[in-house]
Amino acid sequence: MGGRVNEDLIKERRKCTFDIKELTHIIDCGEENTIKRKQIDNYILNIKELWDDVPEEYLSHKERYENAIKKAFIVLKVLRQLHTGNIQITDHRTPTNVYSIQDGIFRNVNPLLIHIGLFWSTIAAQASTEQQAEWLQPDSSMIGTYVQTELGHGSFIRGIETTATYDSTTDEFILHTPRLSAYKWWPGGLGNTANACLVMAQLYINGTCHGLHIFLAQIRDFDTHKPLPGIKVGEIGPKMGFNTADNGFLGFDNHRIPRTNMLMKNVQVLRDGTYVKPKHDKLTYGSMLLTRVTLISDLAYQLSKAATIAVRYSAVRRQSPIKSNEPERQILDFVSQQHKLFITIASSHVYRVVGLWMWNSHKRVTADIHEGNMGQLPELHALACCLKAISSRDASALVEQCRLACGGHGYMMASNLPQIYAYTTAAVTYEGEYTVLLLQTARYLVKFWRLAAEHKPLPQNFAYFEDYIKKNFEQWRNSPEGIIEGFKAIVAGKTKAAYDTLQCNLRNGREFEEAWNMASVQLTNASEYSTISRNDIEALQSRYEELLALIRPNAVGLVDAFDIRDEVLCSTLGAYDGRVYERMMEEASKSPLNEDVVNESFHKYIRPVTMKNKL
Ligand SMILES: CCCCCCCCCC/C=C\CCCC(=O)SCCNC(=O)CCNC(=O)[C@H](O)C(C)(C)COP(=O)(O)OP(=O)(O)OC[C@H]1O[C@@H](n2cnc3c(N)ncnc32)[C@H](O)[C@@H]1OP(=O)(O)O
Ligand SMILES: Cc1cc2nc3c(=O)[nH]c(=O)nc-3n(C[C@H](O)[C@H](O)[C@H](O)COP(=O)(O)OP(=O)(O)OC[C@H]3O[C@@H](n4cnc5c(N)ncnc54)[C@H](O)[C@@H]3O)c2cc1C
Repeated sequence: MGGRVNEDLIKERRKCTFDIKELTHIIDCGEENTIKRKQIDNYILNIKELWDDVPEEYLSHKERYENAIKKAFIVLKVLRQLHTGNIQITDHRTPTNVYSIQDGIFRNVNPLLIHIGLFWSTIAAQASTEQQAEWLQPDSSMIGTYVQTELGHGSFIRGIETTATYDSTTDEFILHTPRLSAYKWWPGGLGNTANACLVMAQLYINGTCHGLHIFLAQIRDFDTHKPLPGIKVGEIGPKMGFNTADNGFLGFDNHRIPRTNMLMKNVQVLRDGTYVKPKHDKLTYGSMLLTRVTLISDLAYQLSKAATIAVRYSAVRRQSPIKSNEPERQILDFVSQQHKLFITIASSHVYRVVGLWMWNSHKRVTADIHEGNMGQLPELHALACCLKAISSRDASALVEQCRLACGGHGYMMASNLPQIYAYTTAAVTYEGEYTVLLLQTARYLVKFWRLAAEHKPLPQNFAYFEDYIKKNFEQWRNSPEGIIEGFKAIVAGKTKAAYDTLQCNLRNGREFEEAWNMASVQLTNASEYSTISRNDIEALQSRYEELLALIRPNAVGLVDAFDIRDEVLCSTLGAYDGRVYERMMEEASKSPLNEDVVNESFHKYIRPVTMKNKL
């Protein structure tokens, strides 16, 4: 759409007091990354076949999938070309890599998301060198997915019922779905797209269960794409979002795979059935750990999209004067509106920085694990659980806040805010449900509180538990250091309260698991523990309002610095030029209900009633 940039946005950009490009480079972790990102953006966004004539909301469930799969294979080809050209596209130093460009192309989810994001990365991390040499071929026929969750079990994966039984006579595993609740249910791309998958199943050798292991299974013929004998596979139906992801179900009827299809980097089953244990029980859960880490950056990016849309719209939208004799004001001038939006910008930066830090920590801990040192794994797991849970919950709440901040127009699909919300809120559940993950972190904290309570030595990271017990916390100070101290006090107080409840339940004769369940609200909820006083809260509130006023002239600059192209934002409300009403009218004209001046239903259903009444 051509035309002038909205006058209010022009003024906002003139008001900005910092160098927008400099912030973009910081977000991208360096100017060279910005340049590389823009090259990839240009390359992909110039592929004409990736653009829709009809907005995807008007397509049927089947058409949506077919449209998405067409694009997915164009993108896959490009990814392979870029890889061949040695362009590193999976570098998570920045969330704004090729994956985020896909948000614009699909306006939904790439059906190959799990193939690219989880299938290959799990093979790379958990298959032996020989297996990797065989499976990780650039021209592989395999289109895979990650198949873990079942109809009956998602959170409690030890309860998974699919079995893999070793048959030493044929040197094979037999994959089997013993009952309805054991059907695999949810994996992305499983419904129609994948011809292979990584399956999480209980390993049985000579009648002994060795717990969960991962197996590579072909499920469809590479040539005809028909399900192999003994495989029942299909799609699970429409969802709140993720509708182009063809999430699927899968059942095995004594399906045989070679022994060498178990992922054997960390654990092995030998030809004679000997089981060689892994160095750490939970290395099999490694893909979940990695995805939780990458999700933090992805959620930061979703927040930056929502903030860009809502801030630009709020600069363009004028409604009601503040003083009665004044013209109507930009809604961005209302302090309550600033409160809704600026917190979203800030949260995006927070999770971007934390996501990057976690990504680097993951790299470091993985390198240690390769050397046989598992020492840092529990802390990384506890942090990943907590941060994935909190970032997804915050992101979905803030995206929804941005949608509401756009009033009625935010309710339009063409604003793209409903789609961003549907995408973001799914992350609260998948890859470890919110409460379940918080309880994993609580388990870690309680362990160290027990040491503190028993006056045993604590690692440096937990020294503040001891400070709390000795009442060494300083009075609240309104400064970054003071805020960190305040958070330490909250964590220590909260952990102590939960621990005390746990102990009390145990003293009353409860078994540990039951006592844990009874304390679980305290284990997950924030508590009132703080060194902060009522006066401090008032001081903080007025400081906060001062800061909102300080940010106000830079609000549009701050979201421009996210540097998200219109083709990725896909929003009538958030485009760079701010021509909101023109875009809304243009989008409305695409509605199939506007194709005929009089819809045929009038003659069929309306006229017979209305005209009959007239007679
Ligand atoms: C290249 C990248 C591209 C980017 C791609 C991004 C893609 C993002 C979009 C993807 C979209 C959708 C993907 C969705 C995929 C899925 O959802 S896959 C399915 C995910 N499922 C889950 O997450 C299940 C959650 N449940 C669990 O993880 C476990 O059941 C749970 C950890 C809750 C419990 O496990 P148990 O075996 O029962 O363990 P416990 O007895 O509770 O004790 C656990 C001890 O083990 C430690 N632990 C647990 N997990 C880990 C781990 N992952 N790593 C290390 N350690 C672990 C735990 O701390 C306990 O230790 P302790 O005994 O206290 O010392
Ligand atoms: C969009 C989407 C994509 C997905 N993609 C995949 C995929 O590619 N591959 C795959 O294998 N799976 C996938 N999943 C499945 C996903 O990983 C699971 O849905 C998720 O792990 C949650 O498990 P659940 O559905 O069993 O929830 P449940 O565990 O049944 O949760 C229901 C409620 O019970 C509570 N609860 C459960 N256990 C406890 C406990 N111990 N203590 C306290 N409360 C508890 C939860 O907090 C929640 O409130 C996907 C899911 C979605 C929504």
